[in-house]
Amino acid sequence: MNNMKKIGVLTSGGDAPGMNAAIRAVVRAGINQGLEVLGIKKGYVGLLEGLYDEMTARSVSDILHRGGTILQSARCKEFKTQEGVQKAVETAKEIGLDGLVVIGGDGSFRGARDLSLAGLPTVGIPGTIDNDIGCSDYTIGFDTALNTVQEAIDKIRDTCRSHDRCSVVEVMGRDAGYIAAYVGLSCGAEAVIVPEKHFDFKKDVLQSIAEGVKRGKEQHLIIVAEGVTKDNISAIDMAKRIEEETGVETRATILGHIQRGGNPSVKDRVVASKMGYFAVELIKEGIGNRIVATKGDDIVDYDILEGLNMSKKLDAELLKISEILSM
Ligand SMILES: Nc1ncnc2c1ncn2[C@@H]1O[C@H](COP(=O)(O)OP(=O)(O)OP(=O)(O)O)[C@@H](O)[C@H]1O
Ligand SMILES: O=P(O)(O)OC[C@H]1O[C@](O)(CO)[C@@H](O)[C@@H]1O
Ligand SMILES: [Mg+2]
Repeated sequence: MNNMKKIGVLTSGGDAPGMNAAIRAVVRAGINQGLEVLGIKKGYVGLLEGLYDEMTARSVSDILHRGGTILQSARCKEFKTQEGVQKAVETAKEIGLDGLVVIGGDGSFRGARDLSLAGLPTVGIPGTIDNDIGCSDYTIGFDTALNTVQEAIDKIRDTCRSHDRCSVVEVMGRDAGYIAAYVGLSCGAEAVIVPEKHFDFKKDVLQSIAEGVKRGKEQHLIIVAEGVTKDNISAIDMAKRIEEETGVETRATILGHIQRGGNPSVKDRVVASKMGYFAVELIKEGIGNRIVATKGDDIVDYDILEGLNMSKKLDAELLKISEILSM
């Protein structure tokens, strides 16, 4: 018989808009099922150190629309060790947790799998602006980040146009080009450089700009995903090379953490609320070691290991259409 009485919820890894909506959903759906819910603070750090708040329906009032995470988040090295996981399971026992919901990215899910294997049933909810969870079409925070990036690039375009310049804009995505590919199309970029696709700087950027100039193009936008710049040429060096080799005055902008903040979009609030509710449906039955995910518009779930081994492809059409339309 399932004796689930008390569950915890935590946010881990980089924060993402919509995490608060997911926390609210877990807390209220849990209370609705007669469960006690603890809000574990600062991700796995809080689980190691026993930092938590007892949550009530009121402790998640007025957070649905706010960015960041009221529980705070962390990247916790100690938890990655076997001793760390053991210590976390012991703390969970001490504070009486029967199950846990972890809202975070792939790293956080590896931790969730370790906890499940060590005896604490744990369910993961994908929350990351990178949209880089292979088993889920969508991750909480992606849509809001896209809108933030788009708004910033629209502003960069205004000044670009006034000065007949080229802009190189670096967007987030540790190893993934989803943000770059989507805003590349929505902002009319001339070149979109992502880690998933080989690029030839000379042909795809320099030559494209030079040919554009010949066709009368006066402003240029190059979008590059962070995942490319860390192993290759930086956005700043790209800008220098473009200016030197094409003669077009060029500036680089690294958008940085502005992309992680802000009020979540409708999509992020709705997906987060559905996923939080769904996670409680699993954990209340004592079902752990699962990742909640989206498949099209449906909410589904996978075994964590199976989910982590799944992969999804960046839609190559996005890049192709961007290139054709940027003439
Ligand atoms: N292989 C692993 N095994 C156990 N725990 C892990 C592992 N990888 C990461 N973690 C734990 O999860 C935390 C968050 O992981 P990570 O920093 O990779 O972020 P994430 O969850 O992938 O989110 P994002 O990439 O969006 O920032 C780590 O600080 C660590 O405590
Ligand atoms: O805020 P931090 O720890 O520097 O992490 C930045 C990383 O986190 C992400 O924003 C994902 O959460 C990545 O896009 C980026 O590479
Ligand atoms: Mg990650």
